[in-house]
Amino acid sequence: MNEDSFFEALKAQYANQLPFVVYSRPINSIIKCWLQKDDTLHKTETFTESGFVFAPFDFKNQSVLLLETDCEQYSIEVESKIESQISKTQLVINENEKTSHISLVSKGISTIQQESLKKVVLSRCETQELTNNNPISIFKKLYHKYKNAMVYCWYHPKVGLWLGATPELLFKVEGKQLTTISLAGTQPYRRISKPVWTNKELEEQQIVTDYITNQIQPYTSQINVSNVETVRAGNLLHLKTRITSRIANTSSLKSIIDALHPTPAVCGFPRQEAKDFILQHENYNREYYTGFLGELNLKQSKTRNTNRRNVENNAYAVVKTQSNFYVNLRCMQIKEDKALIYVGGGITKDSNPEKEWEETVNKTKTIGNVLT
Ligand SMILES: C=C(O[C@@H]1C=C(C(=O)O)C=C[C@H]1O)C(=O)O
Repeated sequence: MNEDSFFEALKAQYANQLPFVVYSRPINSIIKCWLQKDDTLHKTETFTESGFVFAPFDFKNQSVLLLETDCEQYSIEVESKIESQISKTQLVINENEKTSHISLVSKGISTIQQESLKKVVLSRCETQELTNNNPISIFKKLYHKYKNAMVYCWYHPKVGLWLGATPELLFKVEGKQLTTISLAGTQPYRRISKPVWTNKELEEQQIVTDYITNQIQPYTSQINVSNVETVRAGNLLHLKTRITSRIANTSSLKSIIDALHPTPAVCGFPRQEAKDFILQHENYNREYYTGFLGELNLKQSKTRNTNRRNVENNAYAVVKTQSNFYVNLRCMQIKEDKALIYVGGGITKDSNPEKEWEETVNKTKTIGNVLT
């Protein structure tokens, strides 16, 4: 299938109001799509099926599944995934939204100072009028802009239309190998200067790393934690650590999901207290923002010997089950002619409400940049 017919098929799918997902994983020139044949809404609770999953922040809402057996899948290789220049969009600041976010963050800080809550991730949802509400063309713009992200557009007529460019892996499983990352701390990307991180940001990211390591301990062995590095996500920089381990034979995928979702990077710590605070005070429904999405239990066959002439060895292909889940960040939902953009940031005892507001404004630009 060539690029034109790939996007034509997607366009027809959307026009026929049938479910689909189109996505490209980070640093990957392959764009894949799954087109469901009818508009049945499949859900999963066990995560034992094979398909593409779209899961909410709060499991009280449904995790939607595009079943592998119900979908046609296509992929194209796009020659170059060159990160195009980040344009400087001037966002119009809504003063009411600013006041209410600052007040929410201040409430978070005072709760952290008084109680056992150590970190809470507080967010808001910003509405922007759209001049172009064609999801396929917005997807293409996101794809060309964000090389290091999982860029996607997901649609189900009974759920909604979501797009995003997320820098954050929740985890991936390949056979028994588990890889996850701890991503936190944010500052604007500046081309000329070397980033300097404050103790507040380093501590905030360390909370996430320690928490993840602790959570996976009962289900895995041989846990390995990398050094902290700075990574770029569009116009922003974050601190990142990579954590790998081996999943025990007795552990299910669902037990790993329950251990890791939602991480302190998008919820807070301790988890239940942070989640209760969010559900009580954020004043809107996150739905699928800070949920996760990705390939679930797909069989991948890998040959042990890549030398094509060695036909005998190629017969020993290893089939591994793979899942790749990304946290649904830097995302938006499209409703008619409006984009609902979701943005948040981690609050600790040393947070400054005004700065936290600015951080959400910077994060809005990831999506906002492709809408103008
Ligand atoms: C919550 C968001 O991002 C998360 C929060 C971060 C932070 O607090 O610095 C950084 C990366 C993400 O883990 C978001 O983008 O909406």
